[in-house]
Amino acid sequence: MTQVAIHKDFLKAIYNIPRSQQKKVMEFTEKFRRDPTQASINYEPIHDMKDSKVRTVRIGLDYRAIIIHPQKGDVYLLVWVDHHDEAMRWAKNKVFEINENTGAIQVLDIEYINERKVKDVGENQDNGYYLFDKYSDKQLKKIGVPALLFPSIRNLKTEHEIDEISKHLPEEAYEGLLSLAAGFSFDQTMQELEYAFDSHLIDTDDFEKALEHPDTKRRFATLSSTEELMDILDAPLEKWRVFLHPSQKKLVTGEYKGSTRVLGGAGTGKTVVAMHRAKFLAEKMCNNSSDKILFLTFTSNLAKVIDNHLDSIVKGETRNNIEVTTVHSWSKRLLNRYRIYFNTVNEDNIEMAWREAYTSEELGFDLSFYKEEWEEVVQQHGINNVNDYLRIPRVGRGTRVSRLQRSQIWKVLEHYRNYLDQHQIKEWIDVVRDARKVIEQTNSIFPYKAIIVDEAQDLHQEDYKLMRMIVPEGDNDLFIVGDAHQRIYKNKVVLSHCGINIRGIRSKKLRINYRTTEEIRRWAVSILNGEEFDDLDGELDNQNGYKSLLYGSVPEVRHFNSKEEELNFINDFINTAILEGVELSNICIVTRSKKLLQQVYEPMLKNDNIPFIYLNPNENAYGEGIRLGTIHRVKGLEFSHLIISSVNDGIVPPISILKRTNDEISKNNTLLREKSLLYVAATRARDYLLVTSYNKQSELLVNLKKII
Ligand SMILES: Nc1ncnc2c1ncn2[C@@H]1O[C@H](COP(=O)(O)OP(=O)(O)OP(=O)(O)O)[C@@H](O)[C@H]1O
Repeated sequence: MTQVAIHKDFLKAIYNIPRSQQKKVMEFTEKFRRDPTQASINYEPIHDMKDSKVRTVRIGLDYRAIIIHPQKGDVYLLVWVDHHDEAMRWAKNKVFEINENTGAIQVLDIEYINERKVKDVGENQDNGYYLFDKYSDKQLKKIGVPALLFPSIRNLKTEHEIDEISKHLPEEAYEGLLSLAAGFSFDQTMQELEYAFDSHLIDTDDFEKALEHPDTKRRFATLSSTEELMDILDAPLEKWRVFLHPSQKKLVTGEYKGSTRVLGGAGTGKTVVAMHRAKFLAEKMCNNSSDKILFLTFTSNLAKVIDNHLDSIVKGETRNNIEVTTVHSWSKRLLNRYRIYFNTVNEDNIEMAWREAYTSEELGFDLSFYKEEWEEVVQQHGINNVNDYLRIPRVGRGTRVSRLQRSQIWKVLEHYRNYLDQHQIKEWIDVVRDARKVIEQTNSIFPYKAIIVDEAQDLHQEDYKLMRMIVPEGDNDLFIVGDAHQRIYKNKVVLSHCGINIRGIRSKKLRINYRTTEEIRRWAVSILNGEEFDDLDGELDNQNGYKSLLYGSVPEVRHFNSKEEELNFINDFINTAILEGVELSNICIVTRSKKLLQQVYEPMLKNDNIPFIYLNPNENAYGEGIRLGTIHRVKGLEFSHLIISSVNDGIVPPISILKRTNDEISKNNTLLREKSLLYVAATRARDYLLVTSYNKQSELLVNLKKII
């Protein structure tokens, strides 16, 4: 059967040609996809090509598509399109080969390889230490380095030099080399690369088979339907929709006995994997329209974003099999279905409740003490009577209290609870708890075949206990992705305490950052230096081995003497970006509080006639305008240009929050959360990150300067 595939660079090439010409290229692509052997497609072999498999096809008068058609099998690969001369130049020195050690199709630039060979003669005089001296040719070949590239590789001395030649390396070879350079052993590196191929069985002429290889699939998409092609062509830059990394693909299509947890730093494609997994499970497990895969996340704006993205990767009936929501909305809906109606807490009603309750205070503790006691002891353990409160170990609390004091503290807490009950107000944690009670009482059975959880670090253990009830233990039951480094709410979970057993399964981690440049990633990670983070199951996680594949400018951290100077600088930054053609929706100003946006940055934009749009919790932001959002709001999103502004002392962390507590443990936890907030904010930037402050700089930035 004829096999047609397109290379991901072909999408880049389409995007680079003028819009007026794109239609013709797309029409050609569809014709080619339907039947590359049809008589109206005229393949012209060209002379002077390094690879005899290269053919070209005219598109209109000016454009040429580059196609690879190997002798054996019935395979056609569409790899590039450009103006006639440029297309020829591009193709002239490329070879398209099946790697004899891995079996993947690789694209090599012979011009570069020859250039290196000439240079190497001189460079090799130096007998200094080379990065890969201790690895044999055989080992390098096994990680996918083509033998032709050895002269380049053998001369590398630093990680930075690997980065410099990265665009000439097949992705798997690049990642393998980085892994070895980072100190991972050869075996660990092979494991990371997920290789399980027997080189004896590799036929370097069998392109049909090679198209099935996971590393081939990083760069070639096999096209089986017009819809599939149109989807790809519709959004050529959204490569994640088609070209998954083998480690991502393996997680998406894995068969797991029980629950799975996937960790990974910011931008490593956790949400992408979770969405593809939802699609995979819906296709596999849902037999009719009522069967569902439940996709849960923490905030409603993220649920909206995911809902939208899913529309672009899952079509037809299968899309209806995936329900995306938050644990809170799901629980509220369930209770409402049982005619249990209530208000949920908001800033106003909760303050009122606490003020009322605090009137019974007798011990001289401030209100923040009670609020924390409530959250971290009472709600954390689901305590609803004084006896349990007297007995519970107050782990994580820094202020010691006697038994007698406890019974007096309880009066305030009970008062608070009574106020909520009388006014039919529920905290979200109680909404979730009540949902569990209803399920227990009614023995409800749900249509959910599996649950996918994104932003898992921010969900409460009550949320997980609820999930355990919705989907009983079984194969592929829960697929949980998260990263404790990005925990910005107070919740902390140990999955095994919630009946979710992921132990014994090899840790699953995503390490390649697709979003930010390496420079931004490093800066962001340095914010968290010296802190410890958990793996959502009671053990420690780390950021070892993470890497961005993109490079760019170093984040700009600017401190100003006054607010006016800061505003002027930001204004210039935005106007320069606009002049460079950056879309307004790709620029975002982030602050610690919404008030700051409204009072400082909104007037600045109005003054300069720059349109802006606030990122809201309950809707996706559409339309022309710079985005304005708090750090909490930009979680899960990304922008090419990001400005984190007013990173001042007293604002990050907010003085009101620091003052709120006298408890040392609480203070440290608050500081940690603030660091994570800054980390989350910084990792939303794809290309440019500007961090500004005025008057006095936040201690988080001051400390950072010492670290880098
Ligand atoms: N295989 C891939 N190829 C190309 N781009 C990818 C791939 N996987 C993910 N991306 C892109 O990387 C970016 C980050 O992906 P995603 O949001 O899934 O990461 P994440 O780990 O959930 O991030 P965070 O935890 O920071 O919110 C997105 O722009 C996504 O489209």
